[in-house]
Amino acid sequence: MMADSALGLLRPDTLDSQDGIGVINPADGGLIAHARLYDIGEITAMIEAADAARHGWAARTAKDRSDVLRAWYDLIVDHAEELALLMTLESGKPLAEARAEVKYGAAFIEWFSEEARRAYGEVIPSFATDKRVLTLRQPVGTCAAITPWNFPLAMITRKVAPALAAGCSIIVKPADATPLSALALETLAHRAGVPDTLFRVTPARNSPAAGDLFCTHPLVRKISFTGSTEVGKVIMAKAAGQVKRLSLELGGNAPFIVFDDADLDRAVAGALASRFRNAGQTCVCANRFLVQAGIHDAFVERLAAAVAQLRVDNGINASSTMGPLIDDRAVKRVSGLVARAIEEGAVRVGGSATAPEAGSFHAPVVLAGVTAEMAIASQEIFGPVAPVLRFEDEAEALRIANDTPFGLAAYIFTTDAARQWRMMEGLEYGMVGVNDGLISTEVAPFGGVKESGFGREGSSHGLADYMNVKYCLVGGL
Ligand SMILES: NC(=O)c1ccc[n+]([C@@H]2O[C@H](COP(=O)([O-])OP(=O)(O)OC[C@H]3O[C@@H](n4cnc5c(N)ncnc54)[C@H](O)[C@@H]3O)[C@@H](O)[C@H]2O)c1
Ligand SMILES: O=CCCC(=O)O
Repeated sequence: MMADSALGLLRPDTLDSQDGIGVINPADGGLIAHARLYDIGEITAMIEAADAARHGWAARTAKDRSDVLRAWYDLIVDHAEELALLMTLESGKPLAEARAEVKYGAAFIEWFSEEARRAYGEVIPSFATDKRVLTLRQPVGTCAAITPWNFPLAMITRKVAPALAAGCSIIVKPADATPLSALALETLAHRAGVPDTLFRVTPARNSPAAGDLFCTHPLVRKISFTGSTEVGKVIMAKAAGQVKRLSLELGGNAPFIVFDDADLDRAVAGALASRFRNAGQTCVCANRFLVQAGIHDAFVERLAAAVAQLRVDNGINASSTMGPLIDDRAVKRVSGLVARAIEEGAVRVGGSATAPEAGSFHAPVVLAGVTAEMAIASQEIFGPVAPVLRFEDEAEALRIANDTPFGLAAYIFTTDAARQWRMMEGLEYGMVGVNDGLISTEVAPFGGVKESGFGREGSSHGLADYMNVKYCLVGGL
């Protein structure tokens, strides 16, 4: 019944039990609904209609676009419970986390409704008395976005809101596992006054083919991709054919560094929030814990005790603090990494919270005795496992932390202000959390360096990602 009221947010034509994809609840394997899938011809038509719609949208005043975005934000807030329920059902995350994601995702729409009115150009002091130098900021045009399943709502709003604020049109292909919250967002946007063809959500019959279409259709001027580094590289290579503008928000291998002088309570609370949020399936999750020798044993003991308190259960149950992984394949991959680490000498610490037998659950795990060479310390785990490595001094911590092709987020826990600055400056990452395990907010620029990608989402930089800077010279004055 509850699911029916949440599914009521979707347009009936986006649900299709004959030919659509079955959306499965990872907590119990149950079927939630069938989402209609679009083929390449239909997605091509959407791109062309979006491109036709964008000129009228861009010609409207910034205030007008801002008001429509604000109305979309208000509708999301009004329907927060249904959206959270859809997300819990299709992604498995506990309801409390799904509610937090609705707030977080909506905050990008509110933020960019305000930023829409501040897309200022510049008048630059001229190099000649009879000439003036200025810049205009203009929308990049029709955009395409490809999004993952781990944050099915927020990964969409932080692309669509700045695109619409800038005056662009945008087509979003959501992850195959989580089309429902994306489709609900689309309905609410249209109800708020976003023109129907300007923003479309298109679950695709063939995701790689849809990606190819975005990379090769001449009307698509920009692609914003959030997902794995592996697929990001494919898109980057294909988009090179038309030199398309790109934002790539890719995978990470975040170090979480605890120094001897850290506040231990803060470090353990930060570790729990950073590593076990969304069952460890977060791109900015702490992926490896580097802990200085003097605090190592106390940290491991306290972390293991806190992890044993996690309530692993179907996210729909109010007592659940950790839900399932997205599917059985993910469970197999994560348990394989844990088994291999133990074979290589890592030790499982503490009792573990138990996980339900049915559904795609994986119990949370703390591993000590991990070394930088082990696969568990060099790959993105994307699961509820905390591998702990011991280090002796700051130089060693920095060397291990930077010794990775990834560069998304890093965390340090230290009360020494000078060390905080040395580490903030020395870490080769797009984002650094100091004495805090949760860094995500719409007001800050979210994004990586190295193989974690480029482009920034949130903040004023997030709007700039959807605008071109045009330099104009006025002579003969
Ligand atoms: N940096 C960030 O902001 C950020 C945020 C969330 C997730 N992620 C990353 O996403 C990954 C987990 O998400 P995932 O498993 O959905 O990633 P994924 O790369 O498998 O899929 C992401 C999206 O790409 C689509 N896709 C898959 N193959 C494609 C292809 N060949 N061409 C075009 N599209 C294709 C998928 O259908 C999905 O919509 C992790 O690596 C995580 O770190 C990064
Ligand atoms: O998974 C990556 C995005 C999570 C976040 O925005 O905090």
